[in-house]
Order: sequence, then C-alpha cells, then structure tokens
Amino acid sequence: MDELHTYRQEIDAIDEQLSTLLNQRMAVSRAVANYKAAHDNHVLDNQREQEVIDKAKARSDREDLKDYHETFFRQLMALSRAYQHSLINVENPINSENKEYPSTAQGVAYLGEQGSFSDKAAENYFGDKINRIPASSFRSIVEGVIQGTWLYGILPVENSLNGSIAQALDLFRDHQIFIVGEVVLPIRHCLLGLPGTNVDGIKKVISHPQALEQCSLYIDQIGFRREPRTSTASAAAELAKTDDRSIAAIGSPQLADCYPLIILKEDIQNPGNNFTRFAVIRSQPIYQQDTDKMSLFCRVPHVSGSLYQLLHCFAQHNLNLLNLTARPMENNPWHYDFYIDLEGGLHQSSVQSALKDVGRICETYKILGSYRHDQLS
Ligand SMILES: O=C(O)C(=O)Cc1ccccc1
Repeated sequence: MDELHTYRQEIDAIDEQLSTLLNQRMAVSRAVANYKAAHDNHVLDNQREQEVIDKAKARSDREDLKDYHETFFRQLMALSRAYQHSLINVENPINSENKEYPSTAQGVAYLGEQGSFSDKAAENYFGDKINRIPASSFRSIVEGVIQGTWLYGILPVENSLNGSIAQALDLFRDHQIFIVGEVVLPIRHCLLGLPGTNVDGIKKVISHPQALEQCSLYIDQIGFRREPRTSTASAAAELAKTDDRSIAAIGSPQLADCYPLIILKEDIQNPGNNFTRFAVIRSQPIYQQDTDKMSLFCRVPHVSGSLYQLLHCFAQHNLNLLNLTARPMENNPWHYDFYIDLEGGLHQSSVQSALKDVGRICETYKILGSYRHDQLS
C-alpha cells in the first residue's frame, strides 16, 4: 500500500509539471492565434503537426511507447487548435471578417453557354446588374474567382432529386472560396433537335451529366445513347452547329430561343419536384446581419462518437441542419470530411456558441459562408 502511495505522489508531482507546461504551451498557442489572425493563416498546418509528432516519437525512450507519444501529442495539438479557433473564429466574426478588399474583379462566371441553367440562376440572383461570363468547368470558375478574374462565380451545389453535387463541395473545401448567397431554380428539361428532326430517328442524346441523370427514366425507356457535355447549353450550341438529325440535346425550353433548335418533347425529367440549388461564391466572405443560413466543412477525429458529438453541438443550441454530406478525404482513404448546411446566421448568438463547441471537437473546420436562404423550394 505504501508503495502505491509513493507511486501516486510521484504521478501527482509529474502532473503538476505537466499543468505548468500546459499553461506555458497554451500561452504560446494564444500568441500563435494572434499571429495567424493578423496574417490570414489557417489554424491547421498539417505539415507542421506531422513534424511535431515525428519528433515526439523519436524522443520516446522505449519502442512500445512510440504510439502513446503520437496519441498524446495529437490530442495536445487538437486542444491547441480548438483554443486557437475559439480565439480567432468566433470572437467577433462579423466585424473581424467583413473587411472590404480592394478588387478590380467584375462579373459573375457561370457554367456553360448562354441559356444554361447556371446562366439563368445568375440572372435570377443578380438581374442585369453585372456581366455574366460563360466558363467551361467548375474548376475554371473557382480559379477565376480566386485569381480575381471574376468577382463572383455561380455553381450548382445540390439537386432535390440527386442530392449534393460532390465536385462543387470538394472545390469549396479545398480552395479559399466563400459562399455569399444562393438561388434555387425549378428545373424542367426538354428534348431539343434540329428543325425537321423526328424523335424516332434519334440515337444519341447529349447534355450535362446532371441533366442526363435527371432524365434517366425517359432516356432508358427510349434507349438513347448518352454522351456528357460541359453544360446543357454547350450541348445545344454544339447540336445547332451540326446537321445531324440522329442527335438530340437535353436542357431548358429557353434553349430553343437561344439556338436554332426546336422542342421535340417537353418535361422529360424524372417524376418528382426537381429543383437545383446554386451557390454564389466570392474569394472573400461577406457576413451580414440578416443572414439565415450557413455552410461549413468539418473534420472530426477518426474515433468513436465524434460525429455524434459534432451533431450534438447544433442540437444543443436548437439549430436545424439542412444538409449533411460526407466527402472522402483525398489523401486519407476511408476517412471523411462533413459538409453541413444549417438554419441560422453567423450573427446569432446560438450559432456562435455552437461554433465554439464545434471548434473544440473538430480537428479543423471552415466556415464557407453565412447568407440568405432562398426559400423557393
Ligand atoms: O448544364 C447546365 O445548364 C448547368 O447549369 C448545370 C446543370 C445541369 C442540370 C441541372 C442543373 C444545372
């Protein structure tokens, strides 16, 4: 018994030293948070964390303690990150992040050509106030916005029948890009052909993959071959340049006004309410007082219960989730990041409290935006 008592005294003395060291470490962490806030740096620096872990393992005085060193330092750094997040992100989100950035960028880039659904979404959101610029891929839109070639971009992010559009979400996660608004469009598809085309003679349909998927029942019933194109409007423009009456394009009825094509059949989309949600993106966030929706990316530790804990942060503050999508991590097979939409704006105290908890639980998280919910759907 005496022996156990002695061991416990030894452990208490070590814990005392650990507490002193933790105070010191968190004080430095505070200084790092201030530095990162002033220099727009991210809280998570994967390379730096790996170096800390490698050094810790090398200091282990026994082989069988290496893994314990790794876990200890991983947890320590997670605590440090949570502390930094609580200092940087939510102390004063509206004032600290709503800076005006000098920019010569103009216009909004959208996918496809004139008459694409993205073009229509941009028109609905901005009216004729700004130029709309056609682009050939999601990536080129995002890169153009980051480089300041365009002020805004517009990307489809979710369809009411097919769910989240993974490619768009991954671009938001992996780039310094922010959502500043959204627009929801009802989607109606029709089959378009060159004048004089007979539906019976059509062998192949061309369109954006989303459109082909949304009309899959009709396409399979007739037995058309499918070929993807950059957008519905690019497919229509391409068809209009040919004289091939064995090809049809799929897209909005308005395409028949933009290109010399005729509508062969209307409303060929699969049954159900077909809406697509588009995100308006910018290279810098805009946080306003009257927003009522937010989007985030969260990375939780790969341990039992961590997703449950993450969801609890929102439940505890009565915040309703509008979307939860798991996206695979590129360099970490079978591990996932979580994309979340929630009802509530960043100016709300319940949201700020929830985000403080999120910061404590997540290895890293990113606020993609706080913006007005388009209630059309
Ligand atoms: O191809 C288009 O027109 C787009 O904007 C992408 C798309 C395709 C189908 C439905 C919604 C958006």
